[in-house]
Amino acid sequence: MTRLLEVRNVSKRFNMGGLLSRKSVNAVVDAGFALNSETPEIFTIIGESGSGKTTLARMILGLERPSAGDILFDGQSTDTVRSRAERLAFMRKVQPVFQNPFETFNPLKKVDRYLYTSARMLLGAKTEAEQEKAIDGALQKVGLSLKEIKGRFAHELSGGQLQRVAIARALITEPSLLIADEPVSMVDASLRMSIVNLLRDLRDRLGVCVIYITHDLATAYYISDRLMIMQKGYIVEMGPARAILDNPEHPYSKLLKASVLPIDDAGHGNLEPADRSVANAAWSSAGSGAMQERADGRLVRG
Ligand SMILES: Nc1ncnc2c1ncn2[C@@H]1O[C@H](COP(=O)(O)OP(=O)(O)OP(=O)(O)O)[C@@H](O)[C@H]1O
Repeated sequence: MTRLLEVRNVSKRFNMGGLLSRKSVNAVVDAGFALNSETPEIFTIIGESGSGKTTLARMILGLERPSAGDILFDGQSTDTVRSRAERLAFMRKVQPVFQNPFETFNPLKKVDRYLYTSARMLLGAKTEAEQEKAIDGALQKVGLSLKEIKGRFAHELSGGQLQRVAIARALITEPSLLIADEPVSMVDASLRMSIVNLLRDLRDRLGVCVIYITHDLATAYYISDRLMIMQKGYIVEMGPARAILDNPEHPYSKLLKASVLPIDDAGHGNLEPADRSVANAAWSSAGSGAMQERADGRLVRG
């Protein structure tokens, strides 16, 4: 099996403050998982605010360096991606989709400019015709066309359309891995499922692997193949998504599930946690024991 991504014992510690008031935060502690090229999947990272999801994503994207451990993409350590050419080659294969499409796009800039820039800089498309072909192809994959969005500003598009444009921008280089950090949290509830379904479509039609980062168990249940639950920087449970969400084992996973609406609500637009206080109570029970393997393939922290 060929590894697309391998995260090996990765930790990130942020040091803050001056010499006299030095503080540090262990944002990610000894994280490990792998994605294979042959089986494109939606690998979901879930956890409460501050559990380390974004820091882990930023390390995979090469935006943050691990304090320990190694991240390999296509067998090559991302730490060795140094020159501009190497960085561009890496960015062609690994693309981010961020949370807030209204922040991704400058309100004073036409949204198509972002697409032209990606086609020119990342894909290396030289002529306008080449760029437009790549852009229109990417927009078609998300159910839009260049004709529809050309010359328009962010405020002239809905949140859902704008997030589709953001995903199209990420698709221009035909990446093998998309890292979508809370891609639906700023989108209207009524449009969320269409974005979530789009991610699933990209996996099925284009064979793109997706790392889907969310707080939301309902959409996670709906689209994930595998799931990783993080608490205070630690992975506490990881494995087949439905098995974990149907029958969580780690105390934090159980409490997280208990704090949200029934899983039957997935796909009905009502995705807000019912009671965050239950999950918040589990913050105090972060475990640092070893991961133990279960018969169904899941790993649970002891
Ligand atoms: N640049 C930074 N400097 C200092 N601390 C940071 C930095 N980035 C993140 N942290 C801290 O690391 C921890 C993990 O943060 P992170 O943003 O990765 O969590 P998260 O699970 O993505 O949260 P959210 O769901 O709110 O985005 C938090 O305690 C956060 O305050």
